[in-house]
Amino acid sequence: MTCNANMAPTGDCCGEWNDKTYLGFDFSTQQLKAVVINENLEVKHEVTVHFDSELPEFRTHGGVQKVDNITVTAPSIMWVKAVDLVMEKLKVTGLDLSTVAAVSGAGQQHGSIYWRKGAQKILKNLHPDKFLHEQLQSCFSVRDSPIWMDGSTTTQCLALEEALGGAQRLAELTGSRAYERFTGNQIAKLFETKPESYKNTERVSLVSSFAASLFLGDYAAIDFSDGSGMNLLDIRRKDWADECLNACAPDLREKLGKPVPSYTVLGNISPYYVERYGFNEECKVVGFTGDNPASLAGMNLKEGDVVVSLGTSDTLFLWLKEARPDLEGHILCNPVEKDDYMALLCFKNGSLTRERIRNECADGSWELFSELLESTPRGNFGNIGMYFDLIEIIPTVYGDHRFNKNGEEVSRFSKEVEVRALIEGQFLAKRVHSENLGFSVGPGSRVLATGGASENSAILQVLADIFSTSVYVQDVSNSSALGSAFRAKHGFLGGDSTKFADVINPVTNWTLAATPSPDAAEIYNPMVERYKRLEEKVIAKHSSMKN
Ligand SMILES: Nc1ncnc2c1ncn2[C@@H]1O[C@H](COP(=O)(O)OP(=O)(O)O)[C@@H](O)[C@H]1O
Ligand SMILES: O=C(CO)[C@@H](O)[C@H](O)COP(=O)(O)O
Repeated sequence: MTCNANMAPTGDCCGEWNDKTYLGFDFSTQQLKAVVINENLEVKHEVTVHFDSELPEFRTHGGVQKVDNITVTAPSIMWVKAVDLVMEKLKVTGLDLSTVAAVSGAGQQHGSIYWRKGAQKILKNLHPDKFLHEQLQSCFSVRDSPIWMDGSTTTQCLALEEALGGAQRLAELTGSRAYERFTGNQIAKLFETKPESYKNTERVSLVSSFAASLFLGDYAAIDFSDGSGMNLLDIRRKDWADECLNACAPDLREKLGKPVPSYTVLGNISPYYVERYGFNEECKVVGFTGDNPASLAGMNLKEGDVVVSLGTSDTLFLWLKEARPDLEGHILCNPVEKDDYMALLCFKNGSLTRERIRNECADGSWELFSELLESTPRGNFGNIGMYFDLIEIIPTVYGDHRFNKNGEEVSRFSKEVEVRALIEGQFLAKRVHSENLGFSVGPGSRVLATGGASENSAILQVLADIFSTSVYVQDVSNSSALGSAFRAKHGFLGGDSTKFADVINPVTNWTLAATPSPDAAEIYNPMVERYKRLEEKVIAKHSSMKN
């Protein structure tokens, strides 16, 4: 009997799969992570490939190449080479890859990969005796993929909003007004500036669907959830919006392929992995999605919970039953329940900006950074800072801005004041903008923290104080790869007929990491109001510099 993804995995259909495992990937900005879980959703193996240090030939910093202040890319072939490495590392863990019943994954959102004409044929005929990167070298019509940090498409954004009758109309349709990093605007820029490369492209993938293609050995569909980060998908009809496609570039529907629900079984794993690594030929590839949607899947959320992800970017997101798009923030299709949605706010200057201040003030040590943070009082003597290494998304401002207790701009702070100003400033911004969007965090709701910086308890204390609520963390801070492994299992069990919550309900591994200090609300409520006024000052300064 052949194993069928829609069958309950009783063991009758797949006797050799008594100890099934599920493999989840996360192609995030700085690294490729893989997590393997067993049937009880316990993490059995975790491996990582760090782009800067393990693939130095690509000369990335933080996984990316900054071409200039607004143009940011990553080499497509670097991600392919990372798959070669991660597979070798998984073998070394001792994992029997024939136990993997399904694979799924996530990718940094919005980035675009351009497959050259003829690439599909190469993907379908991979030779198991060679590395992937040797075979896929020539498959890209654009060598360096524009990624989510890119802010170079303002012209295309304005044109798209105008074509659609305004920012609000575009947001109503696609879940977001036009954003520079959103893929439709990136594709429009490519078509306008490099028409030959666009013409030579037979398929455009997101990082997520590109990664899925590498496991499927064919072009993988874009899923509804990550597809909502393109300014191209009608988030209610769940199909490409022709008005948007036509405003961006010709023949785009064909180059994007048909979008699918995120839990779709795309097919069996490519024979390449069966022959080279010993996967079972019936191992399923379940649709890959964005890293934030995958994180949502990795965290057993309750109504009212807000996730704060502190990775390369900082994001806030929550589960929504209905879509009410606005001019700030994004509404994405939900990655696990087809009719639900999620709301997302993204801040570009997250961990890499924290690393810069750590290097400047704390000799590159997180320990010292945390000591400095804890050595200053809540409220930081009235000092407030805003630090934007790249043009921020909300608001679109740049540079370092420091204000003393009288609201006067100053050029420097002492080291400990600088560290607290950075962390308080980052979380004050999150509170201000999440409240603007109507996210309400209060008594009874929880903030769930994830991402690399969620390992830092001093940072989490400031988060608890500024939001006046308790902060929880999971055992695995890598919620995106974990969520991908959960999604692999959900897809394997039949995503349409099985509720995701029923699959992951056994997982309740949240630990209390910080509770708000008794005086937190008294200190931070007025500070939120001051932050708003100072942010307006910075916005005004930025616009006068542009004009
Ligand atoms: N103890 C710590 N304190 C603060 N930040 C940390 C700590 N440990 C790691 N990080 C940050 O975590 C970041 C990586 O987070 P991660 O969620 O893995 O990123 P991504 O998924 O975007 O690649 C690093 O850039 C680093 O700055
Ligand atoms: O642009 C966004 C979300 O809209 C970013 O959150 C990217 O998805 C990158 O994620 P990380 O690598 O920071 O997790």
